[in-house]
Amino acid sequence: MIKTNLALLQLMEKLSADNNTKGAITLRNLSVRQQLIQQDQSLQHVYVIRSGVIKCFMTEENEKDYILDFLGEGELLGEIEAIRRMPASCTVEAITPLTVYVISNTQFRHFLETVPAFNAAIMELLVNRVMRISEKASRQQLYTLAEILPQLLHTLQSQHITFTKQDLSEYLGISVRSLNRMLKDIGQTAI
Ligand SMILES: Nc1ncnc2c1ncn2[C@@H]1O[C@@H]2COP(=O)(O)O[C@H]2[C@H]1O
Repeated sequence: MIKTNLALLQLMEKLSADNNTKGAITLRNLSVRQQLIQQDQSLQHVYVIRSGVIKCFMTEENEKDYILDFLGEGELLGEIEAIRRMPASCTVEAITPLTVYVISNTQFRHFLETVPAFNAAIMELLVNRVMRISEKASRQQLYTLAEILPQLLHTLQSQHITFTKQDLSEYLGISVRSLNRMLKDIGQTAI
């Protein structure tokens, strides 16, 4: 359930240790529930998660939040502005203590143009992200929530991270009340 990208993580470790590139990369720490990016904000930096987990969510006009994904080590954040020059598509919030590598948009574009391994890692990450979004959409169309929920709970148990019922219901696009009812139906009241 939590997506990671160890290839990009290793590359960032290498770039931040290399004398030629380390000056262009800084680190930032965030605490639980602190927001790294706010939806519609204009961003000057791109981030790669060094450690910790975030949730990214969209707030719709009816003020409901929909969680797009949970992302961990090596995942890229904030690239939309750097690549498409558009404001942030969603909000990114830490759900565990978080450390991110910080790169300016200009430097991010420079790495894309001059470091082939960086370019390849970003391309692969973005392709994987499209596939993951498609898989989630297809799962939600083809299976009932009653079928999806036990699988999700099983995955959660192996993550060693506490997800709130609010997070889980926003990931599934249902109310906490509906989630509680479904948990009761499958004989599970806590997560
Ligand atoms: N569906 C998604 N899956 C994973 N990450 C996403 C998704 N949508 C947005 N993001 C990330 O959240 C970030 C919010 O700021 P940006 O739109 O600049 O860039 C976005 C991506 O890095």
